[in-house]
Amino acid sequence: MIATSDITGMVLAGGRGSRMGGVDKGLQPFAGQPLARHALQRLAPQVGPLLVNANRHLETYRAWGVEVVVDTEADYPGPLAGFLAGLLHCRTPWLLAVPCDTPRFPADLAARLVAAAEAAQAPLALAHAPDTEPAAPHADAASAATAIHAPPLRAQPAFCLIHTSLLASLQQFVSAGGRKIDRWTALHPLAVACFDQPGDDPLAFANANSLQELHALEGLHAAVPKMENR
Ligand SMILES: Nc1nc2c(ncn2[C@@H]2O[C@H](COP(=O)(O)OP(=O)(O)OP(=O)(O)O)[C@@H](O)[C@H]2O)c(=O)[nH]1
Ligand SMILES: [Mg+2]
Repeated sequence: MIATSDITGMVLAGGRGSRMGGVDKGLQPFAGQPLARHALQRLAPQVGPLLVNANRHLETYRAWGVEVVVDTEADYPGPLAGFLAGLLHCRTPWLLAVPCDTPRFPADLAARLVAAAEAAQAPLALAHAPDTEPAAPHADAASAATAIHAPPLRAQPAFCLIHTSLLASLQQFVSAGGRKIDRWTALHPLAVACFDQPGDDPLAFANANSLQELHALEGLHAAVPKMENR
């Protein structure tokens, strides 16, 4: 039985943010606060200790009172480097990574990934969800949100529950030049939790890669603020 206190929650904010013009995405404002802080607050009730994975503006992140972990590999090798930084600093049996750019991720994300990992007796669990992109700014944001059709489920690999026993495997994979999350997760038993149940927020996995997407998502969020999952 995996307890909340067995899980360290980590917000991934270590990317290049190139589609956002190279800004530090975790510090971009969303609904009145920085994206990464928004994600931390969403994660906090679901886990025990918290971490932020960042590679820039470390003092700004530390000022939030959270431990900040930095990639060991230079030149932005991708989110797996963030997983590795988290596992190196994780003092609980499990690490739950979430990206900073998906501010409406489910309030029961950890519970459902844990249930999947326990059921499959797996050291890894990934979220699968409809791949919703925030629509372009819309005059009637509420109807834009509800007009989203059910797209096919897709792995959301940056949302990953990882047992810390996989540290050596990840270290080896990354130092051999591995960069793709799915290539690494394929090396281990992998559980999947699907977030397409009735009542699930269709915008839960909408992520903002450009400033236009961020503003569109912010508009939808203001119009449809309820983020219930069941
Ligand atoms: N630690 C770490 N995290 C990364 C790296 N690249 C991406 N991420 C994180 O992975 C998650 C998904 O990243 P993307 O949206 O694909 O990439 P991004 O760097 O934020 O933005 P782009 O440069 O526009 O692709 C985000 O939370 C990023 O912060 C990296 O090199 N190191
Ligand atoms: Mg993204």
